[in-house]
Amino acid sequence: MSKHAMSLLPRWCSRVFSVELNGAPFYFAVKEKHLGEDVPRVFREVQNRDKCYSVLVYCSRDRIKTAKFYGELKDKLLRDLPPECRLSPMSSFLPKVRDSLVKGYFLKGNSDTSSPIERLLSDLIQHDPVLVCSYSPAEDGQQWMQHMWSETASQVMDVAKGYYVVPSEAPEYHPSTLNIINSDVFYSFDEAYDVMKKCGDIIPEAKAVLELLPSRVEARNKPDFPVIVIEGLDATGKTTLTESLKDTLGATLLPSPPECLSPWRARFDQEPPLIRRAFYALGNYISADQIGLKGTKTPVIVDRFWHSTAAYAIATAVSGPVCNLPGEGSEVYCWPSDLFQPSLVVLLTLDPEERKRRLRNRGQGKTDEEEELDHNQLFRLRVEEAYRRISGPACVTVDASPSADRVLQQVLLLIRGKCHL
Ligand SMILES: Nc1ncnc2c1ncn2[C@@H]1O[C@H](COP(=O)(O)OP(=O)(O)OP(=O)(O)O)[C@@H](O)[C@H]1O
Ligand SMILES: Nc1ccn([C@@H]2O[C@H](COP(=O)(O)O)[C@@H](O)[C@H]2O)c(=O)n1
Repeated sequence: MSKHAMSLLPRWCSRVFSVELNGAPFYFAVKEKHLGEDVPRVFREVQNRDKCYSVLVYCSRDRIKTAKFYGELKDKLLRDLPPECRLSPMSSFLPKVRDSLVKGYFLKGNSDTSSPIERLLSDLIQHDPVLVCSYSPAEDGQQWMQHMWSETASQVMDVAKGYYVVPSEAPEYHPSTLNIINSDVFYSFDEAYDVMKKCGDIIPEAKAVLELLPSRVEARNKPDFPVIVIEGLDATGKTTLTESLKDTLGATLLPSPPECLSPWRARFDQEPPLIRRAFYALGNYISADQIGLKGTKTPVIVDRFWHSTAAYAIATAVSGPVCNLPGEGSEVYCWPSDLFQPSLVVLLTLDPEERKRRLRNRGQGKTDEEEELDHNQLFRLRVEEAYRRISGPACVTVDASPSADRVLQQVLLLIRGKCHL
């Protein structure tokens, strides 16, 4: 039996498995004995000739390697599996146990495609840190069973007699929330720095990023002038407003991520969330350093800051409706204790149709995430809700649908009220 499987098996029957079909998760568990439970929904619709498999990526101590491998595995499966084979995201976790999530894929093929699928999976299990299971009807022809594969076998080999699959309750929050802290969102400079440092061997650009980081984490000066952050989805009017605020207040305008990171941004945007989010998190500490410098001379306006880093990361890690997000007040929405806190954070909100109209009029190319915001209503709602739930400081929402000048006046009122400018 695989050494990875060995270490998971003692708690295998406490684990919940989640398969995401068309964006909706279906949960099941495994049991040694069957007590008349229903067949889980994922297997209820499986036809007689269909064959199902799961590949879970075992989390090694090297988080960077695991994160990179998970992304590469999807590319490999999509490239090498027969086109008829359906691939869905899958995960397994221990309910309410932080960092217990392991991610992978659920494969559905049929008897014609089973040989190439099984060849590929046999090869994977021998060379990569994966745990492979296949699923087949039990002897009674009604229940379904899960069989864990052996690492050494060139053919499918069951572990003991297999496990029955049974329905499991949906967890309170999306299982990805178990692993958000310090994997998708970093709550200290050191945690993000650690990821970037470990990337140095495999991503040469990581070394260049490390060289740009401030030597001291705390902003070098405490700004004498107010620092105002403007947040919002793309095309809500942040650039337009921040430029006007700069002129009206005689302020310094700082973009985020900071300009010095621009040469590396596209490179890190291709990386898996662990690395990509560490890059943006570190950008905020560079911005904080610049805020400390400029804020002794003028007010400072910042175009995006920590709210953007955390809200997009949380909304991407979790799928489905807003109720899947970690609950309001959860520690995932807390501000990092070592990051500078601005005087005011304004969140611009806009009706989705008007936002699309502005995007069309602007006519620039869109990033993958902007495409996602456009097409995926639920993703947009999750980002907006995550923005609202972040605290320390919380953001003040401003409706960005009036004219640019009216939005400016509204925000100036807020600034004068809060920052005595
Ligand atoms: N209040 C407004 N009324 C109408 N149009 C606006 C308003 N504010 C901005 N716009 C227009 O909407 C488009 C998007 O605005 P802008 O570039 O300022 O948004 P943004 O939030 O900075 O976008 P991104 O995050 O993608 O850079 C631009 O064409 C801009 O001229
Ligand atoms: N402080 C920041 C700023 C930005 N991001 C990420 O960048 C994307 C949006 O930026 P645009 O330049 O396209 O407006 C989005 O993925 C944010 O997550 C960030 O993480 N932190």
